[in-house]
Amino acid sequence: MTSRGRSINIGERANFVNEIAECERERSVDSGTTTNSIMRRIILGVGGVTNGGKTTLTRRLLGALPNCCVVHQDDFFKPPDQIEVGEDGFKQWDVITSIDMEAMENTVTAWIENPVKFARSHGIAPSPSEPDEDVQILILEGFLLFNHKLLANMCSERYYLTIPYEECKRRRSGRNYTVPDPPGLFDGHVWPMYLKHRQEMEESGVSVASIDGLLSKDEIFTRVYTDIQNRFLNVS
Ligand SMILES: Nc1ncnc2c1ncn2[C@@H]1O[C@H](COP(=O)(O)OP(=O)(O)O)[C@@H](O)[C@H]1O
Ligand SMILES: NC(=O)c1ccc[n+]([C@@H]2O[C@H](COP(=O)(O)O)[C@@H](O)[C@H]2O)c1
Repeated sequence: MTSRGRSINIGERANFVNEIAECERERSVDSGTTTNSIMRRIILGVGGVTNGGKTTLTRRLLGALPNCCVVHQDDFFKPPDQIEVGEDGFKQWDVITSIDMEAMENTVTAWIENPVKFARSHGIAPSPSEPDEDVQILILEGFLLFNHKLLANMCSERYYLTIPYEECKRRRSGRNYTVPDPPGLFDGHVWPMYLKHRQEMEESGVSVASIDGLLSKDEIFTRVYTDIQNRFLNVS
């Protein structure tokens, strides 16, 4: 999954999408082509609490949006022997240092530089020709997405799923991760870290579109899909 792109200045990446879009717009104006020939790149973030429904929503969007790829933050967890053990005795999975964020950034950079090649190398066929054929969409999905300034800034919209403690604990107890949760992990580590990161995100000033994860899967999908359609796809 991880691919290391040609190196570009990390501090410039957040503006990179807009700059490319701008260059392509200018180029198409120069050559007198219509806006339909512009390849627009749109990055959308799906973040929020563990078991809030991020993967479920992302899968639905992936099947519905044109030319859509996804990068899952979970795919970049470091191996268990590199995860720090806290004073509480738990492996500290729910902190951003447990994830290889550099590798994730490089994967996103590879998509930005060439979405079509990225899609092809991940086995995704281009959508059939439609008015939106030159739109390329990347969904970033993860529980600590909006605590990472660079990735958060890259997103044109940040959807943030939340569910209350009881529902989260219930859903989590039925989940099988590659490393099973030891007894007490949810109350001792997972939930306190969620609250901490959520507070940090709010204090950082990053704006998110909050979504009630207790709504039905269909309702959540319809709301987000309609928002994306209206704001990013139905534009001339
Ligand atoms: N809107 C929803 N209502 C009820 N259950 C849901 C909803 N969305 C997801 N789930 C369930 O919650 C669990 C975790 O969902 P998932 O999408 O994997 O969450 P995340 O990726 O945020 O950890 C799964 O069993 C899934 O079927
Ligand atoms: N995918 C893995 O390798 C792995 C290992 C241990 C814990 N986890 C858990 O994954 C959670 C984040 O993923 P979700 O948002 O999909 O639940 C974290 O709360 C973390 O405790 C994942």
